Amino acid sequence: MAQVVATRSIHGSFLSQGSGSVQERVEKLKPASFASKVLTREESKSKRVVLRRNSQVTAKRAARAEPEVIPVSPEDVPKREEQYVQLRGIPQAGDTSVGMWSKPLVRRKTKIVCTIGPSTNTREMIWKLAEAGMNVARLNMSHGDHASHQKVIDLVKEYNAQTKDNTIAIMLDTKGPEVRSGDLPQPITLTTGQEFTFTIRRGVGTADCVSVNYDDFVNDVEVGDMLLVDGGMMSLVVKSKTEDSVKCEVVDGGELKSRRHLNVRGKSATLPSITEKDWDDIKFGVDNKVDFYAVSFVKDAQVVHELKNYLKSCDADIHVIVKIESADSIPNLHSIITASDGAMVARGDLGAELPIEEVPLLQEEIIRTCRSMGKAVIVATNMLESMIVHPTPTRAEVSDIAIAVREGADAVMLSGETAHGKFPLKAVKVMHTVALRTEATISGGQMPPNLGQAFKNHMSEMFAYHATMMSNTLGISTVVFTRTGFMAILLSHYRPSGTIFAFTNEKRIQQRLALYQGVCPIYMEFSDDAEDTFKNALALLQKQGMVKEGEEVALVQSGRQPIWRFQSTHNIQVRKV
Ligand SMILES: Nc1ncnc2c1ncn2[C@@H]1O[C@H](COP(=O)(O)OP(=O)(O)OP(=O)(O)O)[C@@H](O)[C@H]1O
Ligand SMILES: CC(=O)C(=O)O
Repeated sequence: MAQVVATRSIHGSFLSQGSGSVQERVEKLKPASFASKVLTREESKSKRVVLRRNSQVTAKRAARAEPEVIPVSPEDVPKREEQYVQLRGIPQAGDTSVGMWSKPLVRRKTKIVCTIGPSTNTREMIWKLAEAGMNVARLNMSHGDHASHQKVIDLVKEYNAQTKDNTIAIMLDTKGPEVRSGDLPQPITLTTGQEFTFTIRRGVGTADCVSVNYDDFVNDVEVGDMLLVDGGMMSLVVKSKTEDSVKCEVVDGGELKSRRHLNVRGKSATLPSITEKDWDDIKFGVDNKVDFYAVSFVKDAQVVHELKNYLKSCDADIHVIVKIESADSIPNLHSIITASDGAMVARGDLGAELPIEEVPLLQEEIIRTCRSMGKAVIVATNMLESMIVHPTPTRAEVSDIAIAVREGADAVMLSGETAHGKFPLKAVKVMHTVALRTEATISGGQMPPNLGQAFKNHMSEMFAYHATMMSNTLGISTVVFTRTGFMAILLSHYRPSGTIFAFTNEKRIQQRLALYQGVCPIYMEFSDDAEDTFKNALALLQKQGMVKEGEEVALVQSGRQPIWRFQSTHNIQVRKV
């Protein structure tokens, strides 16, 4: 039997997602001294009236809507944040007396993945990244060794163990069949029109010839092919081949450093997606119980099945995110994503193997495909590239983050910005602020049209759909109890406008849920009695200031593994705290 238990009549108002006119927002963000600096006395007088009027409007709006946003200007962030916190009574970051809710990650729905590298692989930086809003720590196995990655894993685990609210997931990104140039004693300058040779002979590194790490390179490329170095920073056209070398002419020159990425425009290397090194790294991930694999250069679903079978044989519960970055993956997009737990739009290599103008279109398509199939999706690479060296982002980068958020990505990723950049913490803060600001403008319930329809015979899908409808209509949050994460993930895919508070008694599931849009994962021991557990959960939310007394929440009991219910009985309740 399926039932919807509604214990109140519907009179709640819709949550207002807007945040005032552009003029109102401009006025709100202006420094207080603005008028006196630029206006005459008379102008200033009349302007004050306008400002007062505007501030009344703003105050009314603030009471209704919750656009919890601070302006993006990294220098200003601490001061603005302080003012904002005072105004709205929000607990300050780093204030341990208020537990989990001190971190910005609760209010932001889109999650942030940070690549850990030389700039951030210390205890202090991992703690600071977490406090700034990191949800997932990414380890790039193309760099470093097991000892250095082990140190990072241990630090993240130490952070997570510190309080039950600390939840940073770990993602191990495989190197995959990358083709890279060899070591050079020092960088060499390539000039347009110059001849340059790549050879499969080992250990060559001169001014006009360098080794490549892939023996079939000579067979894979053809005369006329375009070779891209570092995703297109330099390019060369193939002029001729010998048994062991490829002779090229430089089209776009630059500085060639050691171990640079090589791509052939329009072609993927004929290497297996999971190499010997990758299997070794995957085993390292199993031993360390990482939460996700990001699998590089996946070309077909077969490789995902192979990895999943291996994980099953090791009894390892690790989710598989496929990186869409090779030309060969595009015709198989649907089957690859079906086989996986999610996808990453790996725009670096994708934009090298395919014409760069295809990247935004593919990004949109991959996000749409993932969302219609209920899979997680991450947008990666170059999101705040300029912040590797500069303290503020370009406007284009800010727009890029906003687009990924609007398109409905579960997460956005930082690579070099946090791995080896000069401003890793500012980069996370900018990403956080831009995501939060953008989310405030998205109206709830923008779900892919076929989601829910495709599964309409599945009771859990139906309940996720209707719980979302109910919580959006009432403008309330959703509370779900999950042992496997299944129901929380389902709810996330419907993108309700309120937060999904996902209570789980499994630390591992709490960490996995860190990747999913809109989910606030909370660890809690479940009691045998459902009512006791519900009461404890709501009391905890209230104690932490996430819900107020008298506020309502939609409490969902559905999913694959029933807790405190019969298999045949599903519930949505609306409860007053
Ligand atoms: N574990 C690490 N150890 C050392 N350096 C790292 C590590 N992880 C990342 N980096 C550095 O940060 C840069 C950006 O990280 P990212 O994950 O984007 O690497 P990538 O995609 O392999 O890029 P590249 O092609 O430049 O190597 C890397 O090029 C590398 O210089
Ligand atoms: C993330 C990554 O591997 C890429 O963008 O190519």
